[in-house]
Amino acid sequence: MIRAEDLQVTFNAGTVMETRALQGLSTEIAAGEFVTVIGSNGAGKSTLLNCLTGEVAPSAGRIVIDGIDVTGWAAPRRAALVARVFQDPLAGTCEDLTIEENLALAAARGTRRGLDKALTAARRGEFRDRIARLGLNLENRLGDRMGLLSGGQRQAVSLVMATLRPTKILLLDEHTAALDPRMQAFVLDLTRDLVAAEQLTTLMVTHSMRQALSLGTRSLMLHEGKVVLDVAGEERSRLEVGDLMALFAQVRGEELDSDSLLLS
Ligand SMILES: Nc1ncnc2c1ncn2[C@@H]1O[C@H](COP(=O)(O)OP(=O)(O)OP(=O)(O)O)[C@@H](O)[C@H]1O
Repeated sequence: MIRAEDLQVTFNAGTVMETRALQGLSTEIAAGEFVTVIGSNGAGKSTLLNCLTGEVAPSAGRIVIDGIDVTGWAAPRRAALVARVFQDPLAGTCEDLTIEENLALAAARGTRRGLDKALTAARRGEFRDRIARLGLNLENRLGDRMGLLSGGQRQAVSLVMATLRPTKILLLDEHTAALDPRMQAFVLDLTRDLVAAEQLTTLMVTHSMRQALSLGTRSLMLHEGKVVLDVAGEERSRLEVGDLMALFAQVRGEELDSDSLLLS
């Protein structure tokens, strides 16, 4: 369970650059819930994820995970609870390390174990199994540098890395945005499977209205650092991409044009 209570984040406070990224954002997400998060540029989506990982400290408000107030916990302390996959396939992995070494680092996340201890023979077998399950023929390339993989292959490996250690929360920050449609579909299917198998509480930020409605069970729309729409169940299943686009435009005080529908 995640509870965000009245989160406030202001960057460059008191200067001409002051930005109020979160302005009293509150929401509660049940354990195992898969929530998609939409909102225009600058709405505060990544800042919310950064608050959950501990990379950004809110100036006010609280974050409670499974009943524990983690607001004051630094990012390394939260690493055992929260895993994240970024938009940029390069962001969450080390391209100069091999696939296997990247997996070993992920397996050691939130522990004090070094790379050598994390790369035992048993671990190697587990890594091979997990990577083989992707069906991308990468299990015989575990010694290849991560930098040699395509963007989609890297995102698939990043998802495996994120879920290698038991974690409670999975944060996906537009993790398919940089991929071609075929790889996008592959990584989304993999996401669905992993989230269901591990029963992860998941927040997926996306700019695609289609993805926002087709994945997960609930959608949040952020605007100016607050939740302005929160739909689930019947209400959400009745929504179509056009409805969501219209709501999106309405929140931003804009007219909905057919070009934006085509791009959704
Ligand atoms: N580290 C930072 N320093 C200064 N301003 C920041 C920082 N991070 C975010 N901001 C600003 O805070 C606001 C919210 O940013 P955020 O990245 O959370 O938006 P977003 O909804 O994820 O947008 P996008 O869809 O463009 O990624 C923006 O105006 C952004 O420029």
